[in-house]
Amino acid sequence: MGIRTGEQYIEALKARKPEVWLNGRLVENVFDEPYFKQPILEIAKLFDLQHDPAYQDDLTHICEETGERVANSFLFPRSYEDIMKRSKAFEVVARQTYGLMGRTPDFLNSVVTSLAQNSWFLKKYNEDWAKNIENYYRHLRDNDLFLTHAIVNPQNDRSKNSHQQSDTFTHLGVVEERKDGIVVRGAKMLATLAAITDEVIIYSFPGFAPGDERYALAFALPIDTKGLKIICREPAQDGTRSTFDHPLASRYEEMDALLIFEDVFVPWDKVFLYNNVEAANLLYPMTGIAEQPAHQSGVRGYIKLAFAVEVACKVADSIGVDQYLNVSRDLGELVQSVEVIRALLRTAEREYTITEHGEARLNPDTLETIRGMMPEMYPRAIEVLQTIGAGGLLMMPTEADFLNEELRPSIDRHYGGREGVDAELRIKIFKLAWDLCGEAFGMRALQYERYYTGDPIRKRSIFYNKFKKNHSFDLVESILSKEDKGVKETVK
Ligand SMILES: Cc1cc2nc3c(=O)[nH]c(=O)nc-3n(C[C@H](O)[C@H](O)[C@H](O)COP(=O)(O)OP(=O)(O)OC[C@H]3O[C@@H](n4cnc5c(N)ncnc54)[C@H](O)[C@@H]3O)c2cc1C
Ligand SMILES: O=C(O)Cc1ccc(O)c(O)c1
Repeated sequence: MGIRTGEQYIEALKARKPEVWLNGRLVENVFDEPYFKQPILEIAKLFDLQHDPAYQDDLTHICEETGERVANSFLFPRSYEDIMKRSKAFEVVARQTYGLMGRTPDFLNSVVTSLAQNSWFLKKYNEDWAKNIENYYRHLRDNDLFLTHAIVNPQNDRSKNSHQQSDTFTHLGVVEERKDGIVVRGAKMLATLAAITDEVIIYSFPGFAPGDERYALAFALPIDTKGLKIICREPAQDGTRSTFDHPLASRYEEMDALLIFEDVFVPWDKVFLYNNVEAANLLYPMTGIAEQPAHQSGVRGYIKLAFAVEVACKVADSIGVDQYLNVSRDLGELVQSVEVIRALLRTAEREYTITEHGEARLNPDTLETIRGMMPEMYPRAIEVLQTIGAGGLLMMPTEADFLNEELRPSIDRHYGGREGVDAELRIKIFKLAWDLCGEAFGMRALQYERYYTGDPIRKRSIFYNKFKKNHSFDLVESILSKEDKGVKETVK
């Protein structure tokens, strides 16, 4: 089939009945649910974009294997040209949602593509796992499906491993092995957009210890599989808030959810890894499963940061405060942070290497630097936005006030900005800013930047330890090895 349209995506959603819990009730039909409607339409637009002549070449290519048109996120990167085709596609998608939707279909397309391209790794342990991921990749690519993923064990007791938790199935593990597959039980977090996807893939960050065998697994299933409970967090919008009042929250809310598997059957052909602590711990370092999706995340994060910085500049300009040194200094810092991320991205792409299996892989250290810097740069942009908008962020009228004829002359008189910025423009800019830096929507978007790729604290520490192990410290060694001349002799 190849690329789907938005309508085909929506028809598939309507045909399914996943067990989605929201605000204490079971959702009857996700498409008709006001909380999900607009986000579904935003995702549908992304599918439609693949058919738009203005974007088709940037987003898709003809698949060598099937002759059908498929998304560029399914392209096996084998050269710099492939890397840049993927990069362009990630950027087109990110711009549609201003980088605010992190888990658009291209993210998990990249995860499955990296696993399939590196199926040699799974093959070392089990030929079937390799065959299964290759077939799953084709299934995803050729039907243009939309996935969610849950790869972290819920916190429960972080001081203990999975097999030491109070209940054997607090964390997701295998409860029964059958001739035709496995039965899984337990919970996994944090599946962004789960309610409105087609399928779910489960795998894990490394960290398994001996005894954790039943938890060391990877598999995929349709999202409406019997026994899979999706419990959504409290929504940041209810589907009734206007785009005037909440230009971002009303459109780009990405619902997160805990997944609970209550004795869910997984057929063997959907199992990619099972009962193997070593393979589960090596999945990240040995396959491109960190780097390929991190390319998508890097491009998307760059657009999101650039957007937040533009909003900060507009807020400052609209009330004439960017003439003050403190404000222009802070804005200069933000603009430079966007430049840093852009430069890192271009460097990571340019400094690719070809693995012995033919994958063109971005410079992992540069990618990891983006992942290390964004949890500081993005919150800093939000902090500057809060500081520059100050009290003005909290005095904006609602759309209803704005449309009230009796009130309107007072609004027009008192809500304007510097010369040339009328009340409507000023209010719109400040509402945009508040969605990003004050609303629950914006705080979730900030928390996403901190945690979407794992715990930034431990990731930095791992980065340093790897640096220490592989770095020769030539500069310091060189000065230390110079001959000492004694305190009284002049250094030449
Ligand atoms: C908005 C959002 C969306 C997300 N979407 C997804 C998704 O779609 N799919 C998905 O799978 N995941 C998703 N994630 C989850 C993400 O992968 C995790 O939040 C991330 O891996 C961090 O894990 P944690 O939240 O369990 O924090 P924890 O690991 O529990 O950390 C909590 C705190 O304790 C400290 N800590 C914990 N353990 C240790 C330790 N061993 N040593 C030192 N310090 C420790 C940490 O530094 C941190 O300060 C999302 C997260 C967010 C915030
Ligand atoms: O590490 C990254 O930057 C990208 C990333 C995030 C979450 C994942 O599940 C994953 O496989 C890769």
